[in-house]
Amino acid sequence: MRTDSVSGSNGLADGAPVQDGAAPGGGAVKFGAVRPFDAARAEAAVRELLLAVGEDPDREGLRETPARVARAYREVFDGLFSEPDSVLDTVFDEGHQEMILVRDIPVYSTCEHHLVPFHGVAHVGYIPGESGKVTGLSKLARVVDLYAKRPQVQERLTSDIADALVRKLQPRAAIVVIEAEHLCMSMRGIRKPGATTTTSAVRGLFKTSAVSRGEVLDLILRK
Ligand SMILES: Nc1nc2c(ncn2[C@@H]2O[C@H](COP(=O)(O)OP(=O)(O)OP(=O)(O)O)[C@@H](O)[C@H]2O)c(=O)[nH]1
Ligand SMILES: [Zn+2]
Repeated sequence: MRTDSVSGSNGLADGAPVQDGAAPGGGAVKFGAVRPFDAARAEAAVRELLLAVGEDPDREGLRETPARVARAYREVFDGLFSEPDSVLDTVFDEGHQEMILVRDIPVYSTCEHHLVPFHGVAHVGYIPGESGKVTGLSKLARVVDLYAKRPQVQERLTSDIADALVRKLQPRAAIVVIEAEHLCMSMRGIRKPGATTTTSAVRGLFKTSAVSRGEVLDLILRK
């Protein structure tokens, strides 16, 4: 894994801070879950699924499987039960006015259409707002992790992370790029292993200034 932290110059003089609470659709930010995790229900569902696919859930190898799968689902959907934005509460008044970029953050998430993984890397960058408020580098990876732990599409994951940066840091600019392989396209269906999907979400100056966007994309896509 390569996780570079890059500071660079930028044409930020004309960049207005991004507004707080700029989540698409507006409204208060909520956790993803609409009810608490129900382990017994998950176990029963997995047992039922095994029956449905023609397996014997009582055979030795499968006996513990419903409980294991329930625990695994609780883990991979943990982001439904936590407030991802709160990890960005750790901020430092550095007075830093230039770009901060963390590249190649490993991402594992779950496609909401087929409930199979998609995985790859995320690149997260921002230019602090006028206050120069920055967050810890690891917090950028943490916010990616928490938003990843939900059933979703890659586009929404990308936007959710960018909007969290905007809400919590009020940056002059923010960008999230995710490159991922979807197992629903590799192991089944169209069966194109190795095909990758790239999504981006740009906010503030990275949206309005082609020069700034070009500069950060150059850093992100540089191999
Ligand atoms: N835009 C987008 N599409 C996704 C994502 N994950 C999976 N998909 C797509 O969701 C679509 C679901 O299509 P459907 O026709 O409803 O389901 P399906 O019959 O299983 O489709 P196939 O995967 O083509 O076999 C497929 O084209 C998937 O490739 C994602 O993160 N973003
Ligand atoms: Zn899928």
